[in-house]
Amino acid sequence: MAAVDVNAEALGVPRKQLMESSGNAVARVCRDLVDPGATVAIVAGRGNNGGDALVAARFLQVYDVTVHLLGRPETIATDIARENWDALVASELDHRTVTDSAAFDLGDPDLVVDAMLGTGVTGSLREPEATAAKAINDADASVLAVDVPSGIDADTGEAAGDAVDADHVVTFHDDKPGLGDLDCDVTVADIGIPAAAERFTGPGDLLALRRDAQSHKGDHGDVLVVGGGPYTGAPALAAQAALRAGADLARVACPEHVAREVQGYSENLIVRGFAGDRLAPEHVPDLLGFAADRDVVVFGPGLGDDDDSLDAVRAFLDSYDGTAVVDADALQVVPDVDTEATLICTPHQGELRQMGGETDADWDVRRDLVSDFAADLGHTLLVKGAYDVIAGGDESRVNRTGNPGMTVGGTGDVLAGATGALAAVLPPLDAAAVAAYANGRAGDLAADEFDGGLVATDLLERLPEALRGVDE
Ligand SMILES: NC(=O)C1=CN([C@@H]2O[C@H](COP(=O)(O)OP(=O)(O)OC[C@H]3O[C@@H](n4cnc5c(N)ncnc54)[C@H](O)[C@@H]3O)[C@@H](O)[C@H]2O)[C@H](O)CC1
Ligand SMILES: [K+]
Repeated sequence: MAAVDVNAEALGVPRKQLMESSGNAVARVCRDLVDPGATVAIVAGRGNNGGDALVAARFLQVYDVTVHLLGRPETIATDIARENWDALVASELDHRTVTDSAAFDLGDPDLVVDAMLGTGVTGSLREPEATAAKAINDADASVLAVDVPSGIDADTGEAAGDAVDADHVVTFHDDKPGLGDLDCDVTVADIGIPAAAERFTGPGDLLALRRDAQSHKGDHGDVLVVGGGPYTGAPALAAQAALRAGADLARVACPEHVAREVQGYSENLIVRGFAGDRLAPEHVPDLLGFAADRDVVVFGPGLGDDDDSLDAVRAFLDSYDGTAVVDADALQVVPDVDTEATLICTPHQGELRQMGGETDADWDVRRDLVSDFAADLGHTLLVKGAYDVIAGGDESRVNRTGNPGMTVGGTGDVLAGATGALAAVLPPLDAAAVAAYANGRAGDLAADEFDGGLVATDLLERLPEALRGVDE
């Protein structure tokens, strides 16, 4: 929900506007429950759940409404809730503040609107919420809860202690999984969040990446890139992208002549050369051993399509059961390989067709086609294009970042490496979606400076900024 909120804001629908819709939705349900002239007590907490009800008060002026704010107005937690409180005070709607639980007086209302706590609840109710919840439950009134009954965890439907016992709940945007287990009517209200906030990747998707301050080296991924042969720059680009996307360690396994070059690109890379001028089946046992201690393997950058190399990829995937990103020429082995591995495949549309998948100029049609093909393969697909389509499991996303300057060589290697790093810390579909978003955003930042003259290494430098999240 937090990610969707941030994406909606980026689309130009700020949270205050959603709060206005939420408050309006609360008022609509009230009108179904009690007739004009009835007495309504609104019990508002200091977060946005309370803010929704402060808005509702403005839509409920046909009733005898009293708003009880739990706490001093200075302690209201968000700007948008405070602005709605200030509007209510300025408009001289009946309001009081509860600073001493013992003095809380709910009165004798026909309807109570419980807006103490919503999705922001942690632990059991503290004061004055605990006393207010008791008063609400003891009152001879119907109780309408805003979003979730206060004290209930929206994900589990369970409470850490006492909670409000609601008769009705009006919840926003989507049903909350725990509500079905409660004995009350649930109304799901559309609050005008654009479908695009969920369909398209956006800055909200980056919230998944917040790091734990207690983390250690290795917690954010040890990524192995297997590639190189006919092309020497590609594996170095992918490995550096993995580091820029947050991996703690990036290793490259490649033919000896490539190894010397890769080391020259960056002293941050750990390079392992193998005999010969390309990957071949005899390298596979050693490679499997090396891959076993890594979090993710990225297969393909610069590998070429020599039969020996493709046989080696096939043999590797036959025995590997970890997570792998498969890119470039290595993609063609995926449809006929029987593997226990979790694969994220990153074809462009030509490579998708070679794999046996279908595509379409309309991205929405393409989304269905790619979803079906991902289901057939049993893997996650990130199909690159002006709109990237990401599909796997029963989910799909579309990414709109990026620009025509990114058709330059090497940007796909950067994307594959970044996907590898993110797959070490996120589920496959999320890793692919965030990587596509950040890679395109890095390209957009580079295009601001270099227009059509941007090169793949420009993306590397801008990946950290492209992955930096916004405040919730
Ligand atoms: N897109 C949407 O769904 C929208 C939802 N909206 C509403 O916003 C709330 C969530 O708001 P948030 O500010 O994040 O949290 P809460 O209001 O639920 O609570 C935060 C507040 O409560 C304090 N607190 C936490 N736990 C306890 C406790 N056990 N006892 C006492 N106090 C507690 C905490 O310190 C904070 O001060 C969502 O449910 C919707 O109703 C918006 O309208 C925007 C759109
Ligand atoms: K509530």
